[in-house]
Amino acid sequence: MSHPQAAALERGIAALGLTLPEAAPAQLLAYLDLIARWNQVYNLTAVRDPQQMLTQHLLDCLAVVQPLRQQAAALDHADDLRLLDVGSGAGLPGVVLAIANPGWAITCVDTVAKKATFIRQVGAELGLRQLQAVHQRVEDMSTAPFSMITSRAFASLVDFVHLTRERLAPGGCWAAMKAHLTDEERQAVPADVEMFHVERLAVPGLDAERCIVWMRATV
Ligand SMILES: C[S@@+](CC[C@H](N)C(=O)[O-])C[C@H]1O[C@@H](n2cnc3c(N)ncnc32)[C@H](O)[C@@H]1O
Repeated sequence: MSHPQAAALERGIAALGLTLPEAAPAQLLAYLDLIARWNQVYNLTAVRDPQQMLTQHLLDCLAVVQPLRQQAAALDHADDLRLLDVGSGAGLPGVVLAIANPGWAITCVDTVAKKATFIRQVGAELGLRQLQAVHQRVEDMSTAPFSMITSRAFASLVDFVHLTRERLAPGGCWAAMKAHLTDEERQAVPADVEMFHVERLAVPGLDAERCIVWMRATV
């Protein structure tokens, strides 16, 4: 029997014009099921309705896949990007990016142990070999730097940049997933950080503003 969200996922992927690996739709649906199952015990996300979870989480994260691929190509890392997803929670967008781009080495970091444990479990069950989950404060990490650092619903832009600056490789960039950007938030970004693009996104089935705020260090 097919998964109850399979058709809606397929429509969403088509609406985004996304090309995904053959295994991706089944992996995304299995991920959805794992979130729902673990949510009963661990409270990973406040969104509980499966249809809402599909739109507000999976499609919302799938909407950034193509823009991130384009930027990875511009960084000359189309197929081998090292990406850090900060404050991943249940793995959003890190797990979705790992499913969409199996060649990318993706590290998800979160201060909450059960969230890192959940992401490790997802990686093991879905065979996502390039996905890692770290239970730590991002500012305490001491790993090799990353070419791209993402976040979704994590912090203000100024805090995002401040807390992760040491982890960004020279020439790399930040991608903050946001609903919208306020003037106050824009103005608080440090002078040595260039906000080089605010990319508007349309999420299938979601009547809400979404964007990626792209930034890079100028020194
Ligand atoms: C609002 S949740 C967003 C989760 C996920 N990105 C999403 O979009 O559903 C923010 C997450 O950031 C984590 N967090 C907060 N401060 C952090 C820090 N300094 N380093 C790493 N993770 C942090 C929290 O534990 C929480 O899971």
